[in-house]
Amino acid sequence: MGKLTVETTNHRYDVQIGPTTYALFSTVYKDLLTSADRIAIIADEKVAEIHLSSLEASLAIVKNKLVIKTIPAGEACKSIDTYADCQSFLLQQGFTRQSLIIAFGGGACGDLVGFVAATFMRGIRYIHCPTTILAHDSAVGGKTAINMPEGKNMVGAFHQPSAVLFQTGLFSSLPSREIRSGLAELLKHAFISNEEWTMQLLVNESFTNPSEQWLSEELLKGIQVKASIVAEDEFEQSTRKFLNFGHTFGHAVEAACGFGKLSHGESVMIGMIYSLQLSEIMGLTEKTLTEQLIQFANEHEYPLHPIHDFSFDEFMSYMQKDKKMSHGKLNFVLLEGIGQPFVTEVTREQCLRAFQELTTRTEGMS
Ligand SMILES: NC(=O)c1ccc[n+]([C@@H]2O[C@H](COP(=O)([O-])OP(=O)(O)OC[C@H]3O[C@@H](n4cnc5c(N)ncnc54)[C@H](O)[C@@H]3O)[C@@H](O)[C@H]2O)c1
Ligand SMILES: O=C(O)C(=O)C[C@@H](O)[C@H](O)[C@H](O)COP(=O)(O)O
Ligand SMILES: [Zn+2]
Repeated sequence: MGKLTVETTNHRYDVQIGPTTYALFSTVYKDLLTSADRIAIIADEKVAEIHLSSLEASLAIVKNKLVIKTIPAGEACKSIDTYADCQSFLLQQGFTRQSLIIAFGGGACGDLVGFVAATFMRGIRYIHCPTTILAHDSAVGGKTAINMPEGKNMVGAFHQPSAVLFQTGLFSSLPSREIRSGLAELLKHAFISNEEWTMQLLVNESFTNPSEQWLSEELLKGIQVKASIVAEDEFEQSTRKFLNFGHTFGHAVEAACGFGKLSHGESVMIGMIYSLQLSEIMGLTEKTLTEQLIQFANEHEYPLHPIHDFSFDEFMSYMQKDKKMSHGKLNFVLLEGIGQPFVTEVTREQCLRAFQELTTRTEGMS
């Protein structure tokens, strides 16, 4: 069992990861649960179908004040409709400022539930019980959001959870596509922090078929990177922007394809390749590094066709709505080398050149 503490100016909570973490509800987290007047599990409907009974069983001590609400599976839940539906549910169930919510699902469910908790009666406590690999990123750090037709995560808030509990056995039902998607964010944490670790991941066979043990160890490393950045810059005024490596183009790809069509991690993989291409154009990183990530993505069946499915102008129209835009200028997280991220303005011409080079280099890749 692994544990890591996240500490910001006003918040401190633990991220627990292991095969039996839900047992901690009746010990370590007993006071948190019993101090709440009502508790809601808001669960991704697909996850609820497979795993709700194990979570409910571990909450037996608060059975009399527990209610369950299921929401659409995956990215579809990050909508204003599901947000409003959850708020109405909590109000109708008599929830108060002393109530507690448990988010049960992947990053999409976590982002939606976090935003519900951040805004219900101006903010109540919530716990993440994440069920995907990718959630080692999403469940830590307190970014919450829903999507708008205009773009990804456009409405949200910073609201830290009270606890994060990964029960690793739940990963066993994840489709391989979701495992791959989650590992893209792990690779992002490596790229922005540590060259040796990045190179290990790029050659590691575990990437294709990871064991529960390997995942726990690697996710803890990713969480460590995320937790230390969040501790330093909770509200993304400086270094937290590095966590957006691969996300400017990635979010544009995700939005252009239609939310939920391409997964977040798959989009971030394309976005990281694009950022390396930009770094290469600026003479910061070697051509071989971009090439290595393209080959890696292709071999591990990350889809690259979206690069060819839309025009540069279509991607550009989404990137121009990115939250990192500053005074009309596009900002990207690029690398001066692995482990050396920085934020910089990038011109339309540089973006276009990177796009053109990338379309050539990924020609024929699916
Ligand atoms: N807040 C943040 O800091 C942050 C960080 C990274 C990503 N995100 C957000 O996270 C979201 C992506 O999260 P995700 O990759 O976890 O995807 P997801 O939540 O959309 O889940 C992916 C799919 O897997 C299913 N699923 C989840 N757990 C399962 C399990 N154990 N077994 C079987 N099926 C399961 C879901 O029903 C869904 O169909 C995006 O919306 C992204 O923007 C947020
Ligand atoms: O925690 C952060 O900060 C991140 O940027 C993590 C990202 O992986 C995540 O996808 C995040 O939701 C993107 O944030 P956004 O502010 O660009 O919407
Ligand atoms: Zn992300």
